[in-house]
Amino acid sequence: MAKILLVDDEESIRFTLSAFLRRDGHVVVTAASLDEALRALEPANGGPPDLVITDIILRGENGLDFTRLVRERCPFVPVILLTGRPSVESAVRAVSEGAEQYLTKPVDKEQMLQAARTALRHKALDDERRALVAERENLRVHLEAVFQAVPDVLVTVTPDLRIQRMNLAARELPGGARDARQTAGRRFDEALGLFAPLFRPVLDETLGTRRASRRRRVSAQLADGREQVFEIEAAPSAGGGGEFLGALLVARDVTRLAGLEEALGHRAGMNQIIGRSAPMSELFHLLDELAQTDTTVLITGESGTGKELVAEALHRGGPRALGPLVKVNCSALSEHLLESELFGHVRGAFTGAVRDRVGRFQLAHGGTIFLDEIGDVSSAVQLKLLRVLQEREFERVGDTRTVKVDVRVIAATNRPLADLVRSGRLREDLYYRLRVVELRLPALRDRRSDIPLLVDHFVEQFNIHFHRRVAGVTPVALQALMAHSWPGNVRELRHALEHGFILSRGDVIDVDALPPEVRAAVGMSPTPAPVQRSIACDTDLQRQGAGNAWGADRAGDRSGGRSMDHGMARLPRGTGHPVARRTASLPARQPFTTARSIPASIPTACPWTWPVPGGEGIRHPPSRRYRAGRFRLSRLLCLSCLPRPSCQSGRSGPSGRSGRQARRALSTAVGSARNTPPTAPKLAVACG
Ligand SMILES: Nc1ncnc2c1ncn2[C@@H]1O[C@H](COP(=O)(O)OP(=O)(O)OP(=O)(O)O)[C@@H](O)[C@H]1O
Repeated sequence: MAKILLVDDEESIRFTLSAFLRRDGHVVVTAASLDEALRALEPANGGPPDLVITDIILRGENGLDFTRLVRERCPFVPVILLTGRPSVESAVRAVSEGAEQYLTKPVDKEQMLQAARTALRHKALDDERRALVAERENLRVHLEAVFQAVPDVLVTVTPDLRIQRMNLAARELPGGARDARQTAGRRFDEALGLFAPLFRPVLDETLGTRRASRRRRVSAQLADGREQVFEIEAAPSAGGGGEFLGALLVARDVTRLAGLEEALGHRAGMNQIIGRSAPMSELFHLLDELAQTDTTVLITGESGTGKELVAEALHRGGPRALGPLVKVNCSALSEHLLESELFGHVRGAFTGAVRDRVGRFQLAHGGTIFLDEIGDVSSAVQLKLLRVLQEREFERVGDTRTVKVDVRVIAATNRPLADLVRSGRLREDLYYRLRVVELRLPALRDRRSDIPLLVDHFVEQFNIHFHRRVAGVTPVALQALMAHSWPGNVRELRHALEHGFILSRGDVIDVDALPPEVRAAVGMSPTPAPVQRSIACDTDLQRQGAGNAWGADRAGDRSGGRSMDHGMARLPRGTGHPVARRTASLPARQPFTTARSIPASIPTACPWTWPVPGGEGIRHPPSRRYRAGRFRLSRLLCLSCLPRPSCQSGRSGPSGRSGRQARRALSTAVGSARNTPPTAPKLAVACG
């Protein structure tokens, strides 16, 4: 339904035509003169109609003049002109005034309706087009505002690197073009000034590949000496039909973030390396310098001195920190596997190469590769390594195409590489390429003053790991730790403290919880006498259970210790069993068995200690913690001290029915873990 203004000085025509139009569903407003017609256009009278139909000759007035007025006041309203006296002049004027149609009277119904419908359809299409244009313009204005307001540098360029648009942030870059009117059409290099060469690589990548570029971090030194760091990337820009129009560059200022990251990364890397002794201070100083460079570094030192830790610090403390750090243990793989691991291979390169594989060097692109045990590589791999170190390029196994990489190489060894060179097992040229800078890590025995610091560090780590609150080690334990020669260096010290955590239940680790070889350093026997309470318990047990398997075992135990192995399981050493791994540093004949779960009915705390052939006095942990399921494994539990009616020490576990139930339940758990009868085991390691 449309609103139509019909202007004619003849009433009969107004009546007839408005009847046709109303019957066609329209609202018709009529006017007999130009004055009336102009009033009808006013907003107070409902505003402009959708269509005006007017006679040309209106008693001294002219419908053509009215047409002009309509076009001026409401330019989107179509006008149909009617005339009883058609002439070429009036028709020409009708067209020039912008009339939609020119009809000669008499006008029949169909002719009138057809003309009105056509004019209204054109108007509807025109309205729609204008709405779309307005919407697009709104969007453009909105986007322009966003484009200008974004704090990131935004620049769009044509495929031949001419500026299309630059936002405010881009125009504010030092040395760049500031005036928006001067930037369009200018060459990118001129418009971006100092920053052009910095930003170009991502644009070149996108313009070359027509794909989004990789995100990169670049930095520029400003005239005032400050460094400005950007994260840059580019994406292709396309027209409405998908045609390639050029690229959009986005450069985000991350100077502050980079500063924070650097400080954090540096701290994270360095903070993990503990030491205050002179050789360590010197090392930290060198690390500071080397982290900022791309120099190949060879880290040497005995096993366990922290070579891997130092490699991590070099990576984290430098500009490659955001890139990958890829570690390869070169001694862990055979020659062929190592070659394919390092450089990758293509499908069919050798039997079993069923698909292409990317090597570690490629994975480390943009970051660092750490080649541990570098002294153990074959001559074929040495040759390839030499080329990567010299040219930063290689071919995958079975491929002829050259792969280029941007990788920092850090290598480590605990073998004397110079000897390997002399004996011909290591290429001399490779040796010198690897040893651009050598970092020699001191053995722990050469920096004993760091031991207390390291002890505190590991105690802190294990407190978190084991959910404990151990305050430290006793003076005697520290004395032993300081006196030991540490052939396994810091790794061995770490293991010794883990051993101490496992074997002690109190708030401090005493010397008797340390491994035998450490205890021996202070003249303590590696297999000390059982502690007093254990003997009491032992006697008690013997008295109680002469006739059962427990009593029999204990009797044998007192006579020499070895017989205590009877009825006890051994840890599956060297296997992948978690208990074996975690207690690997315990004496070889330490009797343990494993229980997958500890029944809820075992006593909440057991004060007993128990002698074992290794000489450890093993104290029970509060079993509440088992129930909470927080212990992962390696809690030692003495089955002998499970609930029983009484004990000579006067500290007995729960007795009666609940005690018997608890004992049976735990024995069953242990027994089923060992696949032996439930009465057999004496000690259990609980794996939660
Ligand atoms: N200075 C140190 N501060 C703290 N922890 C250290 C330090 N040095 C070594 N460690 C710890 O000792 C253990 C062994 O370190 P790492 O693996 O880095 O030694 P490595 O010299 O690479 O040994 P290997 O030659 O056997 O590969 C790790 O748990 C490491 O965290």
